[in-house]
Amino acid sequence: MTHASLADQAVDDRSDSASGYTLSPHEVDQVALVVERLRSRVSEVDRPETVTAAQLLHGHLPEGLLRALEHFRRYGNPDGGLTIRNLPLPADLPPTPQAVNSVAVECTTSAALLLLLMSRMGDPISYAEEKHGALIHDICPVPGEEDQQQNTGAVYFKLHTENAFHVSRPDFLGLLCLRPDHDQRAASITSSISRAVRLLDPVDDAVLRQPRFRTRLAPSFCRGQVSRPYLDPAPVLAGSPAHPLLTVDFDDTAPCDPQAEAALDALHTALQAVRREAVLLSGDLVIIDNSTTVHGRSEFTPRYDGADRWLQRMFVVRSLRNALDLLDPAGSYRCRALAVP
Ligand SMILES: O=C(O)CCC(=O)C(=O)O
Ligand SMILES: [Fe+2]
Repeated sequence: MTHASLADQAVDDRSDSASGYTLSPHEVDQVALVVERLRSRVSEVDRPETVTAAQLLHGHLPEGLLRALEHFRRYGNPDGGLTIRNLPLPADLPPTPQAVNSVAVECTTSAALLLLLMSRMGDPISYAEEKHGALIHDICPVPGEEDQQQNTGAVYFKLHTENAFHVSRPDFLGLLCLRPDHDQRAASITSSISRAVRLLDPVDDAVLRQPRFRTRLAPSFCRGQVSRPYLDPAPVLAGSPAHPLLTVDFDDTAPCDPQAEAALDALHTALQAVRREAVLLSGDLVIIDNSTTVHGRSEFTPRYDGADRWLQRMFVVRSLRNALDLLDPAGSYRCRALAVP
């Protein structure tokens, strides 16, 4: 390739900042073939060999899809999310699970899709406290947990950075919809600091960049414990003015003083003003840029009849190198339980 065509390619890539990609019928067939190749090589999800097999095979995904994933991985986009539509799922899915810690054990079609597409975005990572350290989590309503600010709940789920309290929080999370809720009312909400930052005044922006906010551990990391510890104060905004980064949880981040409280309120107002909502349908995967974008979910009404809303979720980091000290056992993808203060 000449220098000129390399430059053209780069310009073309940069202009492709769309936040959605819908697979054509031909691409659906191509994806289904790669899924079958992966499933013929592996059986269980939670094995290092499975992660490696997915990493060796994702290059066979359709070129247009790879370009969309690659562009989003490198540059992000103003929405902070990329939605892939039309992913091929089997018609005969089992009933929606109802258990708190339900996870994908076998490498089903949906698990294979997440492994293939998400491992293109980075290195898979999991956390010992979250669903027993499994790589792929079932996100479904759990009887009795309706009012919880957790993925098992059904009330409005407040905007949050995933695992905001964790030093090796995911860089991207993928939410694949297997089944929408009965009323197709449960909207996935995303809001990116790239859009919200313009609505902040400079004083609030400066305060948000100072260590005046404490975040506590998520409930899923403290199941069975009486209280949830807060970490040391930290900023919620970082990065350059043109490319800001955000780490906040509007249920679990507390301001340390009145000025910090006002700035956090202003941030919340700005994020609500630019929020995007979409009801995911079966075969939709939304990939969220967890370093710029918070997410949440609108309320919905579960029926616990086996046909409730069902998503599967997977986390990746840009590079596992930064998490090597935390992994247990060394060489895998699972972070040890945090030493709770
Ligand atoms: O239910 C949803 O759409 C999102 C839940 C959530 O925040 C998560 O699974 O991380
Ligand atoms: Fe979340």
